[in-house]
Amino acid sequence: MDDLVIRMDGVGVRRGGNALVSDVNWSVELDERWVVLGPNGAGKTTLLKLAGAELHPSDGTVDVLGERMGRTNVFELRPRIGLSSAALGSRVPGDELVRDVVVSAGYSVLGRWREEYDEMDTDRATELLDLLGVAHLADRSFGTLSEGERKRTLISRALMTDPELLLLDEPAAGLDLGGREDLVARLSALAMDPEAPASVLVTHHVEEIPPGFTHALLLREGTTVAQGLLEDVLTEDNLSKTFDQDLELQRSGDRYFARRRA
Ligand SMILES: Nc1ncnc2c1ncn2[C@@H]1O[C@H](COP(=O)(O)OP(=O)(O)OP(=O)(O)O)[C@@H](O)[C@H]1O
Repeated sequence: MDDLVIRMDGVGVRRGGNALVSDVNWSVELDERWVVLGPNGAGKTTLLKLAGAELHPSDGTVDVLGERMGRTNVFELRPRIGLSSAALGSRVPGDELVRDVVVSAGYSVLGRWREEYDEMDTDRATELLDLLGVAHLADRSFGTLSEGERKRTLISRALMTDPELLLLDEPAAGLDLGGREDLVARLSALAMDPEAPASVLVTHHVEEIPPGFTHALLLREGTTVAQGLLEDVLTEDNLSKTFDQDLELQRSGDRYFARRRA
């Protein structure tokens, strides 16, 4: 059981009589890279919040990095998890320097840009910004960045603490075609690095699945349509059920493309 990074058994989240997710049974192992795919409102972010120890289930059990939600101190657990999301981005003060957005992750703070940081941490932050292709922006303030540059900065931040679990919520949303392709390539390199943490990437689009991702969970209206190895799960039938449309799925090399059947 030691290799399980996430384990959810019979998990449900209810709010005001509505089920945001229900009866989710899901495990993520150390060397796996998962894509969570589904339409708007399917419950993807809810699932990611459960995995990120930001939300407790209403039903069932959630174990993250061997710790049972509800029985563990989430403040000790969260630094072991790297999270990048639009919600986190919106909490970064506009005048915080890009390098500090990254380096401050090691101190579990946001927006304390005058803090003195260790030189080793600053070097590490620069290295991660370089990995994501935005090292040249290290001295810019976060508020002046484009959407794509912000996304890359937040992913660098998510990696700063050498997390055991990396959670990426729609990392390519809002990027132009070139930006998306570049990010997919960088996330693919990360996915193929055996040293990289177990990862979960949430997206609406099969085009955004980075090569090297191994598994998929398809979610519709809070329930799992299919889950398992990417090539088994990503079929026209499953995708059509997930998005409630008759979809055509194409695979070109290690990338996927989908559109509505004419
Ligand atoms: N606090 C809440 N109270 C009631 N309903 C909620 C609450 N939070 C989320 N929801 C609803 O739960 C459903 C799932 O939300 P969630 O954000 O997990 O979906 P998602 O798959 O990430 O969607 P998107 O792709 O649009 O970001 C949505 O219908 C949303 O409106």
